[in-house]
Amino acid sequence: MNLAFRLRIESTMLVLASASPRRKELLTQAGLTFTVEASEVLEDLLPKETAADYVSRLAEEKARAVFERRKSAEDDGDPLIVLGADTCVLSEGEILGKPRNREEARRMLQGISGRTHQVLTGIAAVTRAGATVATEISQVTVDLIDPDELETYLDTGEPLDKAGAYGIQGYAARWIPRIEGCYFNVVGLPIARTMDILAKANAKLATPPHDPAATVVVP
Ligand SMILES: Cc1cn([C@H]2C[C@H](O)[C@@H](COP(=O)(O)OP(=O)(O)OP(=O)(O)O)O2)c(=O)[nH]c1=O
Repeated sequence: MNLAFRLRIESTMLVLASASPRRKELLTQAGLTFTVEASEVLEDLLPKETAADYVSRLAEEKARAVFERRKSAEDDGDPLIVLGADTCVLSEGEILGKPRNREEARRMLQGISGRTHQVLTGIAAVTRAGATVATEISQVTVDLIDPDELETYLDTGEPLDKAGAYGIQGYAARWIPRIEGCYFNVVGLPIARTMDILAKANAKLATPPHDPAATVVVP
């Protein structure tokens, strides 16, 4: 990230539209200063929606919800960028979000045990110039999970607030010998890709398109 970009981002008001402690921690560790404002969006899957479209749509909805609430603040001259993200697991063709209860968490973990699945995180940066979105995909290989260890893991409560009912950054790391792609993407925020999206969103602020509602998908 070049100095000019960093200075421009720091002169921009950055808001993280998330209640995820992991996302806040990752963005802080990346050296960005920002405020946090969670937003609730319906996480229902649309008919025939792919996992990639699902997470990028939800990321944009989260960011847009906070942007609409905050955009009056932009009148203070600080250009506002709101960052949203959404993570899901795609295992054997099934999209897994956060489990609703222990039973669903157990079923999810049994489903990923001994298999390789994908973790997808959609990221969206919304400004007055529109939305810049992207989806990052990582491949995660899981060893066979011993049933007793699975119950011990469920007892920790860790599975309940995580897509696919596991956190690679915690107890479940013992079952994950290999991932291909970005580790931070699995945790919930692909930092390098996020910096790229923020740079593109910030650049668009200088030359906004004609349609502020426009969404630009970054390949
Ligand atoms: C796969 C995986 C997911 N997760 C977490 C990241 C996300 O917080 C969560 C996926 O749920 P999300 O709905 O993406 O995010 P969230 O509800 O936690 O927060 P918000 O919507 O307010 O941004 O799963 C891990 O922490 N570790 C992992 O290994």
